[in-house]
This record gives sequence, C-alpha cells and structure tokens, in this order.
Amino acid sequence: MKHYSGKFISFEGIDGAGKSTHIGFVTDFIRARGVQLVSTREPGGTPLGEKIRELFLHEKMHLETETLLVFASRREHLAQVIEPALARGDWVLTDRFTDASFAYQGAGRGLDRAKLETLAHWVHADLEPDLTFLFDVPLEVARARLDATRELDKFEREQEDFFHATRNEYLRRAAEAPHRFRVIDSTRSIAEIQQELAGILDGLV
Ligand SMILES: Nc1ncnc2c1ncn2[C@@H]1O[C@H](COP(=O)(O)OP(=O)(O)OP(=O)(O)O)[C@@H](O)[C@H]1O
Ligand SMILES: Cc1cn([C@H]2C[C@H](O)[C@@H](COP(=O)(O)O)O2)c(=O)[nH]c1=O
Repeated sequence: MKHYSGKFISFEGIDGAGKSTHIGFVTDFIRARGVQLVSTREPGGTPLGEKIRELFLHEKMHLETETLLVFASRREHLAQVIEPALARGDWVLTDRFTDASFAYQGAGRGLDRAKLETLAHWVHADLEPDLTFLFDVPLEVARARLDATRELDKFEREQEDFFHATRNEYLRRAAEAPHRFRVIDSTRSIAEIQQELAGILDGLV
C-alpha cells in the first residue's frame, strides 16, 4: 500500500443513511484545523466521471456494464483528483468508494465478488481508504428519510431485499476490516452523530 501524509477518508452507507449530511460537517471540522482538503464523490468527482454518473444513475444497463462504468469513473477520479491531492499532502474525503461497488453491484445486484476483487486490484491495488465511516441505519429509517426529500434515482427505487443485501455487505466488510471502518449508528440525531465524529477526528487531525 502507498502511504501519504494526508488521510484518505470514505463515507459509505445505504441511500438515505445520512452520509452526505455529515460530509459537510467533517469537511468544516478538518479545515478548521488548518488542513488542506479535497471533498469529492463517486461516481463522479471529475468532468468525465460526472457524465458517467448521469448514465450510471439513470440508464438501464447490463450489470457488468454498470460495474465497469463505475470502475472507469473511479480510475479517472484516482488519476485526476485523489492521487494528486494525496501526493500534495492534502486530505481527501470521498462520498463513496469501492466498498459501494461490493455492496451495490456485488451483494445488491449479485455480481460475483471475485470480479469485483479483480477490478479493485486493477484500479487501485496500492491504495485503500485510511478510514471509512459507515453510516448504518435500518432500511425503513433510510427509506423514510429519502421519501421525505427528493425524487428517487435508479438505485434509490430498488426494493427492500436489495437494501438488506447492501446493508449486510457493508456490515460484513466493516467486520472484515475493523482497522479502517468506523460504523456510525445513524438512527441518532444529527447532533449526537456529529459529537461522535468529532471525537474520532480529534484523534486523527
Ligand atoms: N441523523 C439524522 N436524523 C434525521 N434526519 C437525517 C439524519 N441524517 C440525515 N437526515 C436527513 O435524511 C435525508 C437524507 O440524508 P443524506 O442525503 O445525507 O443521505 P445519504 O446517505 O447521503 O443519501 P444518498 O446516498 O442517497 O445521497 C436528508 O434530508 C437529511 O437531512
Ligand atoms: C460508488 C458507487 C455508487 N453506487 C450507487 C449508490 C448510490 O445509490 C448511487 C450514488 O448516489 P449518492 O446519492 O451520491 O450516494 O450510486 C453504486 O451502486 N456503486 C458504486 O460503486
């Protein structure tokens, strides 16, 4: 694994778990300590990646096409944004990374995990997040939060079974890699969650 002075932090969770809400808080918290930081997202994060995101979220396609697209977006993201920022010594916060592909394309849609391992190895053999916040909530809570806020995309319209599988895969990966995952109970209030995040970040910045 490559080691950089800046931290690479990913935010994960099923749709509606609340990760986007907390990225802003974490960004402000870290910047307030004088750290240079890039906040980005997947799929997306580059002009090409944002075009891929539109297709990825809104077009029906073969599962392997979907998977290859998200890894193509990730390859570009790493080359144009993530690796240059880390090389400069900046921190990088990303709203989703490869854990999402294992959770959504793997467990949710049923793509063979070995294929995902191959792609992950190809695209970023020598890099993984230093820290992954997994925002965890029961499906009903996530669904209620989404229904209250916006029009749903292709993934957000998936059924309960899909999100059970997705959530379980996230939790399985967190149990498998406790050195980098912090599972955040997101059923609590935003203020309580931010207090926990601040405690974790205090030990890091
Ligand atoms: N702890 C919380 N308690 C109550 N409401 C919350 C909490 N966290 C987030 N919300 C609300 O739930 C909604 C979804 O939150 P958010 O967009 O952060 O979720 P997300 O996990 O990033 O979803 P997606 O992955 O689909 O973008 C927002 O309206 C947000 O204000
Ligand atoms: C990186 C990545 C994302 N997805 C899915 C997960 C979400 O439903 C959307 C992204 O929307 P968000 O509101 O920005 O979270 O894309 C996926 O299926 N596979 C992936 O690798």
